[in-house]
Amino acid sequence: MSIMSNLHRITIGEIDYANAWPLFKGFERQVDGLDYEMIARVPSELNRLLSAGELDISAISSFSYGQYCDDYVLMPGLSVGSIGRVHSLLLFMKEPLEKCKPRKIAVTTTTETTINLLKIIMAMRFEIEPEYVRAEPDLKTMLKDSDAALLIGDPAITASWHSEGLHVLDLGELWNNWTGLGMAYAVVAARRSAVEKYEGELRAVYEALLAAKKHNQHDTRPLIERACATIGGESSYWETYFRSLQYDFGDKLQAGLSLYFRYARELNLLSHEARLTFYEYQSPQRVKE
Ligand SMILES: C=C(O[C@@H]1C=C(C(=O)O)C=C[C@H]1O)C(=O)O
Repeated sequence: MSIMSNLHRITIGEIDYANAWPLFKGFERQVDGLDYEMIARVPSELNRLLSAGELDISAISSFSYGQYCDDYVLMPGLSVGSIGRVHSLLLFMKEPLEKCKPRKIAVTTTTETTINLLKIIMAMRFEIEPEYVRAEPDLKTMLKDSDAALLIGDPAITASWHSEGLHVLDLGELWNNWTGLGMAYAVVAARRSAVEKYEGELRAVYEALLAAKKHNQHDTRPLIERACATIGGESSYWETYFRSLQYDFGDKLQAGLSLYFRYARELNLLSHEARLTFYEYQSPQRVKE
């Protein structure tokens, strides 16, 4: 019997920012004979599609995993995270925090993890509770009637190249200085129901993602060239960017994410406790035994 059901096209969600390229670029070269569709969107949209069952497996905001953890499993060894500076989760402030606490912060509509990370840091570390308003990711418009603006992904990077006169805080650095831990901002999660129904296909997707990541980590040059050509900036910038991001969901990232979920629960940002439950990978050989 074939391990592939061939009746269902597997739907995979890919984050439409450079930060996720090392997990997804070249995926197609790692799969053979799998019927799948790759859908690239901003994180908030992928969060919605996976929770609605319109995707089988996706990179999503780790906060969204916390919200739906009973329905999802985490794919081991896959993340977008950092231990310290992340470079693309940035709070742009008109005044430095030491001088003036922001009263109103405009937040990009694309985030779920980082807005809650910001709320946690503001409430628990700086003991302030500003008003948060959602806005399209455009720095100038966001700062028109807010004291600060939170951007993520490529728009945060390009805004950081033109941020003269603003005070910029890196959320990964703030979190690491405060907790000593790393953080996984995005995880790859599969719907439990999809793992049960399409066991062979999901295993093939997982193996291909691991292989694509390994290949991209080994040779970041094509990603750096692509970033320079499509987003702009210097190759040295992108080299540092891809080198400082953490794609392996290691212990420090898991510990950071667990603490983040605990704080999110304490502040009622999450309505329940969220645990990290991982997909149990079995190689095809072991399955046959
Ligand atoms: C590092 C990043 O991590 C991201 C932040 C996310 C969020 O805040 O919800 C979701 C996915 C990741 O793309 C980034 O966007 O720059």
